[in-house]
Amino acid sequence: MAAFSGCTINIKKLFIEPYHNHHQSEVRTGWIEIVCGSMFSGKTEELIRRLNRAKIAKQKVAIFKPNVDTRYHDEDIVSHNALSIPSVPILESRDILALTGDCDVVGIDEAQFFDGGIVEVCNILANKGKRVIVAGLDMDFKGNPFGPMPGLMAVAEYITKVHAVCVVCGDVAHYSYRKAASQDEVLLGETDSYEARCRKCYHL
Ligand SMILES: Nc1ncnc2c1ncn2[C@@H]1O[C@H](COP(=O)(O)OP(=O)(O)O)[C@@H](O)[C@H]1O
Ligand SMILES: Cc1cn([C@H]2C[C@H](O)[C@@H](COP(=O)(O)O)O2)c(=O)[nH]c1=O
Ligand SMILES: [Zn+2]
Repeated sequence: MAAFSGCTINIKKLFIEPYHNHHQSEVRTGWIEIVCGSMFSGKTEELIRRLNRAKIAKQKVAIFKPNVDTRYHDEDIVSHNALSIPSVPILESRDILALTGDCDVVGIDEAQFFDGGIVEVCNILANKGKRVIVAGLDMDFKGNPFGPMPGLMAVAEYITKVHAVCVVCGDVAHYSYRKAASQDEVLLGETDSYEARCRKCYHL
C-alpha cells in the first residue's frame, strides 16, 4: 500500500475530473480548463459532458454564457446536435463573480464573446478553489485569435482542442469558414452562415 501512496497523490492532482469528497478537510486547489476549436467541433457537447459528470458527482455547478448568444435559446446552452443545459446569460464578465459563491464548478460557453475581464474572473475563481471550464472559438472566420481566448489559454492549466469534419472534403477541420458577406468579427449564425473547413479547403 505504502508503495502506491505517492502515486495516488499525483493521480489526484492530474486527474481532470476529480470526484471531490465534500466531507474531507483537505485544502482545495482550483484550475482552468479550456475547450477550444472551430464551429461544429463539439466544444459545447464537451462542455455539457464535463458539467453533467460534475453534477453526477454531486458537485455544485454554475453555468454562464454571454447574453449576446441567443441563437438557439435565451438561457440554455444548446449544442448543434440539440444537447442542452440551463445557464445564466451574462452581460459583463465581472457579473459572474457574484453568482458563483458556493459552487465547485463554473462552466462558461462562447467565451470569445466576453470582454477581456473574463481572464481575471477565471483566475479569481480558480484561485478560490473552483474548477473553471471554458469553451470558446479559438479563431474567428478570418483565422485570427478571437477575443479573450488567447489570454484564457495562456493562464489555463489544461487545453483541449476539438475538431470538426471538413464539409468539403471530410478531413479534420479547424477553421470556421464564413459563407455570408459580412466582414464584422461578430456575426451570430450556424450552418446558414458558416462551414467547418480543413486548412486546404478554407483557402480554396
Ligand atoms: N462539420 C461538422 N463536423 C462535426 N460535427 C458537426 C458538423 N456539422 C454539424 N455537426 C454537429 O455538431 C455537433 C457539435 O456541436 P457543438 O458541440 O454545438 O459544436 P461547437 O460548440 O464546437 O460549435 C456534432 O456532434 C455534430 O452533430
Ligand atoms: C467564426 C465566427 C463565429 N461567430 C459566431 C457564430 C456563432 O453564433 C458563434 C459560434 O458558435 P459555436 O458554438 O462555436 O458554433 O460565433 C462570429 O460571430 N464570428 C466569427 O468569426
Ligand atoms: Zn477540406
